[in-house]
Amino acid sequence: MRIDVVTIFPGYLAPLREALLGRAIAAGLIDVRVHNLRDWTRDVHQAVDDAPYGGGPGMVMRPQVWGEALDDVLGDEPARLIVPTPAGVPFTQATARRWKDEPRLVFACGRYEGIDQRVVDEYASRMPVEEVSIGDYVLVGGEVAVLVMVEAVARLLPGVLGNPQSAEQDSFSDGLLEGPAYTRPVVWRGREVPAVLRSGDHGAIARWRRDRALERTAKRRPDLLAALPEDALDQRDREF
Ligand SMILES: COc1cccc(Cn2ccc3ccc(-c4cc(N)[nH]n4)cc32)c1
Repeated sequence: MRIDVVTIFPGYLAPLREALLGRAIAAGLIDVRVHNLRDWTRDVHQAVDDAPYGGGPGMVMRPQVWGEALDDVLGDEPARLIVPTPAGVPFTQATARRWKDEPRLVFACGRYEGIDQRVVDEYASRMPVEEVSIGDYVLVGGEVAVLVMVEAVARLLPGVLGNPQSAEQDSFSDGLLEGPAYTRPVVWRGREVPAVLRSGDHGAIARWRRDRALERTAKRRPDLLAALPEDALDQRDREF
């Protein structure tokens, strides 16, 4: 997969080069290219923003610079353009699973109050464009959202995670939240690991883990429980 990121703060994307993701990039599993939007400005001030038509607080990013940059970065290679915004469709694990098979993702990181809408309209006329939110809170720009989405997608790519089973069995894969996890020592500050996890009874362990996941989901995310398909819960599950 090739990933391009266009931003006025390239340094914000440096964490992609660290740790697991950094190793996957170094191994050529992912080709990540970060571009500075200001490289496509033509004025001495390298202006990328202007006052909003219709008034209102803050500034909006100008369409011309974005058009020059995206035309250049996109070239003739087909891609999916992703624009982070608080006003976007929620990014979920299902989104990450859908994007993991894409040959190329291009992320447009806005700042200020966002990017002139005509940029999205222009590229949506010739390619898939998704305006996406990573949560119901407002960031200062799209870069952190891109870090989140790139990590969520990259970990699903073959060879990126040491243990591919983690991606298949992680939270949300069965629609439930992950239950509690434990490791050594057996007792820590007087708190003991649940005995069932040390019993060697894999059936009992699987049931215990599902019960804890159901309990946690019912308590913290009843919306996920309500969204499960009819046949996802058996009679025993419904006790939570
Ligand atoms: C566009 O409307 C905006 C209104 C007020 C502030 C901002 C700031 N801002 C600029 C670009 C940008 C990109 C993404 C996000 C963002 C995404 C999520 N989930 N939260 N915040 C925020 C961004 C934008």
